[in-house]
Amino acid sequence: MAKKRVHELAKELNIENKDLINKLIELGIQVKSHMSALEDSDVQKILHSYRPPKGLPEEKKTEPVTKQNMQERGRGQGMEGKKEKDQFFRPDNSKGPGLVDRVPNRPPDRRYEDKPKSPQRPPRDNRPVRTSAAKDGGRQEVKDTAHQAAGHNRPQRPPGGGRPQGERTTQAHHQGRPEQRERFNQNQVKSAAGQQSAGAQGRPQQAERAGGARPPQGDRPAGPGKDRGNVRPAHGGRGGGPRPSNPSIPKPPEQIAQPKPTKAPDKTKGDRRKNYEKDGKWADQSIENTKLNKHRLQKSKKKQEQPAPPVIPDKRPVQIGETVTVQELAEKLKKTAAEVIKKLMNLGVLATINQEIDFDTAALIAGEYGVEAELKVAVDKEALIMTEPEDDPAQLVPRPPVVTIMGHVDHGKTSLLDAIRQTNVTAGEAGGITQHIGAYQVEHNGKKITFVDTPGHAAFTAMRARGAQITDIAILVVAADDGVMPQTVEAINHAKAANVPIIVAINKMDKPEANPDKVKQELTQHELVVEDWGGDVIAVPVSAKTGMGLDNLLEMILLVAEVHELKANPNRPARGTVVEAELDKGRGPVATVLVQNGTLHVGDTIVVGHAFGRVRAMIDDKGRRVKKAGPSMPVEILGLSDVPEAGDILVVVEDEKLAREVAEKRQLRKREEILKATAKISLDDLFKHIQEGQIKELPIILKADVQGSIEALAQALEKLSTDEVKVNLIHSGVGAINESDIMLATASNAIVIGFNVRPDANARKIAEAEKIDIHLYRVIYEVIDDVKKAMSGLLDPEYKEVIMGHVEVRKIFKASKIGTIAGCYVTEGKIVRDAGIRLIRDGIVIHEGKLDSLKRFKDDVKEVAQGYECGITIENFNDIQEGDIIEAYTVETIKRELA
Ligand SMILES: Nc1nc2c(ncn2[C@@H]2O[C@H](COP(=O)(O)OP(=O)(O)OP(=O)(O)O)[C@@H](O)[C@H]2O)c(=O)[nH]1
Repeated sequence: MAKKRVHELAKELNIENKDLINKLIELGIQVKSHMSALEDSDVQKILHSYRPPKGLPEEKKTEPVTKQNMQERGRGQGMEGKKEKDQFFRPDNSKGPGLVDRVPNRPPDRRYEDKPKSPQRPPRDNRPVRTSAAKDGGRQEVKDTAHQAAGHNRPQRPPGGGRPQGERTTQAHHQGRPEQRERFNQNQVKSAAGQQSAGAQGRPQQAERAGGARPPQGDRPAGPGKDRGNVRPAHGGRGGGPRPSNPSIPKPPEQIAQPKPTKAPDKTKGDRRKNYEKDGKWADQSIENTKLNKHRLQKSKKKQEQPAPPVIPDKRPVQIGETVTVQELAEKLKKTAAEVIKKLMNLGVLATINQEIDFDTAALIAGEYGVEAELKVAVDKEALIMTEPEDDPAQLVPRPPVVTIMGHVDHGKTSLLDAIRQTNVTAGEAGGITQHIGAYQVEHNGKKITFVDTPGHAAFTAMRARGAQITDIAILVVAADDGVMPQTVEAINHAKAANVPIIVAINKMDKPEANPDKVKQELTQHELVVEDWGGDVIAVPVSAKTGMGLDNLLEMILLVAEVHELKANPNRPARGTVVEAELDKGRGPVATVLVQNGTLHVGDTIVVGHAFGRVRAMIDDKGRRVKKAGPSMPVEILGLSDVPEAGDILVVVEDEKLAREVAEKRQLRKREEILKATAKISLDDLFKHIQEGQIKELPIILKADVQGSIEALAQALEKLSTDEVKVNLIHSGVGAINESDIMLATASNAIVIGFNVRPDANARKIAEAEKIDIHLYRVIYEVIDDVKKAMSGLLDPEYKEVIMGHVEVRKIFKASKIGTIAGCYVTEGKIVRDAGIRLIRDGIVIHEGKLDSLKRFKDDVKEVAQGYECGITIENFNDIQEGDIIEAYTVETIKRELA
């Protein structure tokens, strides 16, 4: 007889190959695969391990009992509907493994069927085991049991010993769950009843098979017993030992869920439950949930029972900064502010809740409460973001050199920059509109060079003074026809101080009077010895006019750059310097930034001086939108909160909150510095300040009725700048002078000029309190004249305007003979018949003139005081509207003070 192979035996035993192999290994029989042939003795061994040796009394009993059991089960599921039953008891179903898993809804009752029944257990009668858990099926079960006892036949399982897989699987899955155990017990009873007629059931081997002969199921482990991984291990395990009514079996879920005994049983719920139980999963979930609830309930009960733990004072030291407010300290010490204030009073310190106390005092108070105070050194976030991380040399790549052109006036700096820009636009860029953004890039022999567009050493040094050095190479332009001049020398000194290599461009070589040798000779006097003369300074003869020598100049720039090994790491957050910045009417603050290291991306969060924001858009020097800018690339950036200053350093930060924090801190510091440095200025004492050298700049805030006036005035005012004082228009806008204008004037010590506009009531009050000088005009030349005179010390006002009061127009009456009569109410001060008046609408002066009439009821009056109504007509003016404000003023003559 041919030897049996593993897979054949497995088939015979109706188990999986894998399971059989595992079993074989367990029994010490070595097999390689399911194709391995088995010795007869091994086959016997394995058969014995699965089935008891023939002849044992149980053997005979077992099979019929199982069958009987099946019938029992079938009956037990009477409530589940015929369809499901049929599915499970169809002959085909019994043949191969895996079917059960293809059955969508497993009847839960089957889960318990294979529970081994203790052979010792005395058969118990059909006791009424229905618990509340069995509300649904239980009744049926009892009925069915009786039914069966009465001799009803169920469809028989086909011969062959194959048992419906479902029961095995479900048993393996669900054994050990409370409900199931309960049901199991019921089944025990039922089986016991059945046993009387059909013999014993529940051999341990059945359980073994149930566990071992599990059908394959997706990716679940198929090994014996493993498939129970997701359920609580059944007691008795695979051995399936006898399990009589276990005292530790948890109560059925309904009993568990009894904490709400008062609630009447919910029929709907019961029904739903029935539905759930058609699906094993659902029923299980509900059980799990109930268990969870019970667990929670027990936990909370325990909690309630436990006495409250004694409060142990928190002796951990509290962290306190150099100063702390009383409120904060109280919070840290977990005390009320009043308690802390009391303690402070005991120490002789009178403090309010928001008052700051120093660390030492705070530590004393903390000590009073037995808490140690630790000084928390504030992290300097600004220093943190400004610290430049060191680059890994492996990450460094060559970057384009950044070049600044310097030289004496009219030696051709601008012409040279323009000539280079125009002649070195790469083919792809030709036709692109080049725009002056403060710096631009050209390409020469496939290599890029960045030129800073602001020629002259002043800008270079101003930037350097701010700690920003962007220039790698300085081009010193010396006109060949003029030679070294004073500013040439200055430029040399500036470049040397900055330790920047110099390339001399001897310009205007096209001119007949050009004398490069004279230039070279003069340079030697300033320690610049050109190569021709044995030195190391490169000198290139060029002509911005003809373009001669420009290529050579660019070549030399690249050569010097190469020698200096200019490198950067493009793979890190960007760091750059502002070359230029302005407030664009449509685009908001715009800054040209030269990226010096890393790569700047659209969307990056940045801090630039006292401004911060996210890069909304980037535009290159050709006017194209770009998404990123690498080292040495100049780009215009949009999206800043404010206009930064040239020389401000740009850093990319991770966190917008940090960016805002640092920028705001810088703003505050700047304001404080301004306030500290200068006393308030006004046009009246401007000259005095100028003479004393106290101010070098006249900040002006300009408000006007229309944009056109602002532009005209701004231009005119800026032209007034002298060498001593620069007129700086720090803010301008259309509309009334408001509180924020005054606040800005306070912060930056500016004078406020209103052209055809007036300050609103709030602004006036604050200006008075802050002693801010507001100058109101209706004629442009008067503005210019006053500022000019003030700057030159000629302004010595003899007259001063005094506001008498304000009147609000509340009603308009039209009289054909008189014109428009305004029914008014005096809101502030008084109105006097002879006063000068201004008609103000939305903060803008509509008319300035005199009153025609002032009446109280029908009587002409000289003046009307605050809180009274009056009728007003204005001389030669009828366009009065409700809501207009009439301002009454008088001009007082003031005595000149003798200097
Ligand atoms: N013939 C000739 N004239 C030149 C050349 N380069 C500049 N110029 C002229 O020199 C004058 C001054 O040139 P700019 O380019 O304005 O000189 P700059 O150094 O920028 O002058 P500032 O901006 O005032 O400092 C202009 O009239 C130019 O046309 C050149 O190579 N040849």
